[in-house]
Amino acid sequence: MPSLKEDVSIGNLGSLQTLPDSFTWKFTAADSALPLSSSAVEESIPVIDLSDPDVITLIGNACKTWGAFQISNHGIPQKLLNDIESLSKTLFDIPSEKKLEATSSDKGVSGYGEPRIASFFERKMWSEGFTIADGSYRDHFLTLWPHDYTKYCGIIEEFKGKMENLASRLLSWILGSLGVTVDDIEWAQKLENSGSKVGRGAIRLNHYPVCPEPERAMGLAAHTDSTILTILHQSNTGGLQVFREETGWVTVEPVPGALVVNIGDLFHILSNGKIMSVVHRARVNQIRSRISIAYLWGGPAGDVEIRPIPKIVGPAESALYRPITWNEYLRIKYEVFDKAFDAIRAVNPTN
Ligand SMILES: C=C1C[C@]23C[C@@]1(O)CC[C@H]2[C@@]12CCC[C@@](C)(C(=O)O1)[C@H]2[C@@H]3C(=O)O
Ligand SMILES: O=C(O)CCC(=O)C(=O)O
Ligand SMILES: [Fe+2]
Repeated sequence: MPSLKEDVSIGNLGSLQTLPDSFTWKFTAADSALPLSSSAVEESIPVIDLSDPDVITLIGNACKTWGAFQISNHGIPQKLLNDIESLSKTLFDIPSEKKLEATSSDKGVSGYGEPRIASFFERKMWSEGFTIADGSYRDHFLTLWPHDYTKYCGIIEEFKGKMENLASRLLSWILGSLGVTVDDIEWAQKLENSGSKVGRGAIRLNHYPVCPEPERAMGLAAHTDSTILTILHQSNTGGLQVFREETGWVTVEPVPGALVVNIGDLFHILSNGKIMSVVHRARVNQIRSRISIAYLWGGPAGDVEIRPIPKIVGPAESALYRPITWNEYLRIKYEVFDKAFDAIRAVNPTN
């Protein structure tokens, strides 16, 4: 009998009653970790109130221990989070054939489709998404919503502006915890002086439909983000897990109104390895579909090079990585994936 698996489209996973072969993952005991919403919540990333006078210390500890934390009192209006979540729901509710008309022409550029990391895994992930990496998302929105196009583009632009601002504030605090300031990074000063208008960020709308066999499926496979940092809004359904050597996989339970912050690869480079980028993934469930919205902040636009901050490297250490632009880093990451740090290690380390 011919296998049905090739006919499965990511656009209508939620309607499937069985898990197709191509979507089944093998989990080892260590891999499957702590089940969702059980003991996994006993130890998890901290929730940090950004108005806390000790914010720098709290953020610094969270970065060193987990590479991730949740934030409250972040200043992003709840209405904007609700609006972008309902925009995402509306988008993923569109019939599959129509969504496919908005497919990204090239991996990593704006449009509908699988996550960019998909090509590094043999098995398919139980999710669909829409990436907003440049202005071409507007053409796709026009295809999807000829009438509500302006309204939806407005939500995206407002979200982008506010998130970029928050990302900049977080950068200052994390740098503060490492004993440096934005004045120690030339491009970061420019970002601050310009009210953060020269930065570069992508948005990924993720949808994880209900799954007939969640224990054998993977929503989004383990990865680190290539970014400086990522700010994530998750709907009230959990699924995000972060990995910590000492603990294994740990679930990040949604806290109403809070956002999740993940340290990305470029921060690892900036900190000369003092802070790790956090390995994370998304699991799925049988009862409720889940939406998450990631703001992936790549720092400076253009050909600005990211390098280990000299003041962090100090006289006694060597810079572990060579200078690199975000575009170049993305190119390397999507050639060698989890070997990207090895590929950019400084040949003759200097300080
Ligand atoms: C700017 C980017 C970061 C990203 C790759 C991309 O070119 C656009 C999509 C981003 C995203 C979102 C989901 C998870 C992720 C690992 C992926 O597959 O696509 C990230 C990428 C990344 O951080 O490398
Ligand atoms: O859906 C999630 O919780 C994780 C999403 C994510 O890791 C990403 O978009 O980079
Ligand atoms: Fe991620």
